[in-house]
Amino acid sequence: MSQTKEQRILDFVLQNATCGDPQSVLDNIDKYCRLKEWAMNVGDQKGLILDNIVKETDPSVVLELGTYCGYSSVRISRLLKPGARVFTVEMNSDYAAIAKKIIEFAGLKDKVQILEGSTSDIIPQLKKKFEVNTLDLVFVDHWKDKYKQDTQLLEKCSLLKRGSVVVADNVIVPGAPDFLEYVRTCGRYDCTNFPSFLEYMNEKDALERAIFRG
Ligand SMILES: O=C(NCCO)c1cc(-c2ccc(F)cc2)cc(O)c1O
Ligand SMILES: [Mg+2]
Repeated sequence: MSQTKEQRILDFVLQNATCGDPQSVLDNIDKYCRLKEWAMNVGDQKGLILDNIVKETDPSVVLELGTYCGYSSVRISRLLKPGARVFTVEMNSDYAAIAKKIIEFAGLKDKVQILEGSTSDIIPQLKKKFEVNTLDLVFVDHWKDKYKQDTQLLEKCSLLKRGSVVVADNVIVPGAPDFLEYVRTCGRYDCTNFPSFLEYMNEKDALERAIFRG
């Protein structure tokens, strides 16, 4: 059966990265996707901005919406203190299977829990089924037309507390205009835009950080 791009990314990591070394996993995914096949990882440039936000936040409980191949799960979880956890939600089971292997190869399986399914179904289950109280950091990187509704769902489910940090990828390309308008005007977030570039390209993109006011 012909391979998918995501399987080729996994194979490149397994053959070239160092088992148990998250940075080498990130570096090899970036190398492959810059030189061979573009893929929708947050990438190294926006990734450095995300690193700084994670380091400043020092989160104990992280939710990621949109796992893809696990690049940002590895990126985030490699910076977490012992006992801190990442819950990452992926709708596409093929992507989830690749991500599981990449996260395990990086040595981070004990920090990351992949939840397969729709964010609309999973977010309301986080408190009771996954014993989450509130979220310290949310990385939003799934379908761009779900950013706003899922942010509002997080509020409705009382998963955000004062100081919870919501970071959204791709607010320029592909863009999430309704999300941006919402977090910047609803009065419940302190927003900061971090200009950067679309992964592996020269096109402008940005991250948006929206800190919940409570
Ligand atoms: O759809 C995306 N993510 C959710 C996947 O379930 C996504 C898309 C793109 C992108 C695609 C096509 C293009 F032409 C430009 C950008 C980039 C990203 O970083 C992304 O996260
Ligand atoms: Mg993205």
